[in-house]
Amino acid sequence: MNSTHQTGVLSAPPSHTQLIIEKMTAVATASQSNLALTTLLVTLPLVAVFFFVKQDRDAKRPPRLDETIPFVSNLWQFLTNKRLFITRARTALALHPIIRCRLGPLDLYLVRGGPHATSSMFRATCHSDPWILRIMQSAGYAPADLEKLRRDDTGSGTVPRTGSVAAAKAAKVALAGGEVGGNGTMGLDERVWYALHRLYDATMVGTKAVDGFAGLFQQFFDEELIAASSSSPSNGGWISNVHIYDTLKRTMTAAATRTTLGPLALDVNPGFVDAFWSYEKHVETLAFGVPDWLNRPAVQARAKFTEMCQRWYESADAQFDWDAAETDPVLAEPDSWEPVFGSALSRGLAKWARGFGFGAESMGPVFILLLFGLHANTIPVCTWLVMELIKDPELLRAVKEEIATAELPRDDQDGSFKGYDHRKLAALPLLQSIYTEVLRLHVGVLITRTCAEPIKVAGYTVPKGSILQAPTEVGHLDEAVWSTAEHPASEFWAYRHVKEKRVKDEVTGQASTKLEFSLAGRSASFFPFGGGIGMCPGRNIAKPEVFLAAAMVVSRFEIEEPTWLKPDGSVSDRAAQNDVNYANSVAAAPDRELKVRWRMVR
Ligand code: HEM
Repeated sequence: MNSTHQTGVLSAPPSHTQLIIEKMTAVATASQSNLALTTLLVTLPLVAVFFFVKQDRDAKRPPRLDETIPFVSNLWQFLTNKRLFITRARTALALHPIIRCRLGPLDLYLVRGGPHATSSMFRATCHSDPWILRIMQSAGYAPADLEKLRRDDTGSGTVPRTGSVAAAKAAKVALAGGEVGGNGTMGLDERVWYALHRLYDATMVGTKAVDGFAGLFQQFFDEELIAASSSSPSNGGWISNVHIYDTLKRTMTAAATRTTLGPLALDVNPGFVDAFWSYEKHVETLAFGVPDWLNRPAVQARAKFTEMCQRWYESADAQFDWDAAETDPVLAEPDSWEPVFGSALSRGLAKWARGFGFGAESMGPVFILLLFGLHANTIPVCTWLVMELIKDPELLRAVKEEIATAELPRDDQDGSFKGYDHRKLAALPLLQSIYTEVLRLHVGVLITRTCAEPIKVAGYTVPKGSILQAPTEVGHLDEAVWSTAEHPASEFWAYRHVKEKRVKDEVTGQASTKLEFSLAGRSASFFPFGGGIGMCPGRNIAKPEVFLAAAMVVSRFEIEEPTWLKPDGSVSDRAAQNDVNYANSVAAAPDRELKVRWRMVR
């Protein structure tokens, strides 16, 4: 099947039915022998069309994305040429804020970003539990444990979702004149989604947790960088053939893993970093439910990495004092860290799984998913940021100047480098603007929600149980929102999200200009981390990780001779673009490697 045949965008139902009527009329008139049959053949579809169109108009349903072969074409294109599918969806959504789309057995609503998505999809009644469950299943959670998650329909919020089992129980109790607590009658010990969400909130989103993560990551990343750049002094400290993406994959994966799981995971598993990236390539096909026998390399990569996480979990479990853990204040001390399980997040996740009675075979899958969330987006995003800086010496100079203002005081004795204040780094306007540009251009994902109640989107009523998807690309590449006279939305423009502000020195009274970061009026079209209660819980640790790693690379190294390489290692005459294999897989990997020579200067 040629997927490029699908040039049509929106199908107007009457033209489809007209086509059917024309075909049937032609067949009937050809025989001419039976007027009654002809009448029947013509009128029956007309009656059907009348009801179909009427029903459509009554329900005020959005138009449908065209499909050459119903149930097949869209799905085929999605699987074989996702780039083209998303482009068609974007074109259609430029015309209409919401469209219906059949993707194989799924009947979806695609929603344009901007206020339409944020005001409807990101409300508490829309959730992503079925999609998270699917990912958990594809990671290898045991069926009995998946069932525990499936049974709990109360959601992640403090108050159980309307219409859920707990809400129904609470209504029954209230009817019988009983007392109903704030959480309904379903005990907190049964609310597995809520417990996970609380853990994420405390150990990833909160300020204390972010500070703890940033401090340790910086320390471990520094050690990794030093190890990666040790060189013989005879060549003046220069190291040739440094591959930026590959180096960041190795150093950041090791540092963020040590920060989160502690050192044991890497100590007991030689080849851990390579095994992670082999698995990462396949997560999407695994989640899509491609049968194992058709997806052997993916299944093998998952098995290898799961085995490593399982091995680490078993040794951590054997060394850890679980009795003491009974009083372990994971939520109250989200920045606590110890060398066996590592962070409060990792300990808390182990406690969550044990507390809900998860089997031993689910422990590897629990942690492979945590590591996927931790590394799969942050590292490509940091790579794009560093690549943009190396590509443009003028921009690099401006960013280095900015970064210098966030450097911690040097060592009193020997003047050695002590790192960065991650909060100051995170507030730098130009660096924030570049980060936003990188997320806007390189993060593509279909944010998916199931609505537990009927909701209104752009004037249409979307029935209960419907699936809604908002492709980030539609909002992120919207010319009307992002373009300037010189810089279309499709282009990287480092200064797109800063404006110059005139300021006056309070002491001298001297006027000058300074940059200020702003997304004002455009934030609804920018949602690389999703939104609402299902929003990425790692967003607050992703930022210091990316900023610290990028700052340390560009300010501590002198970097020369950038050369782009194709995947086969030969020289490329163009810079990296998004790897099409990662279309819609959150952060895209670069399809070209950047080779440089560098030496550590401080
Ligand atoms: C630049 C980096 C990152 C990007 C662009 C990103 C993006 C996303 C997106 C788009 C979602 C789905 C949100 C939704 O449906 O509304 C998500 C979910 C998630 N992310 Fe991130 N993420 C990043 C970093 C991280 C980090 C560092 C972690 C840390 C472990 C993490 C952990 C998670 C988890 C656990 C979920 C699922 C949440 C749930 O159960 O509902 N992410 N992320």
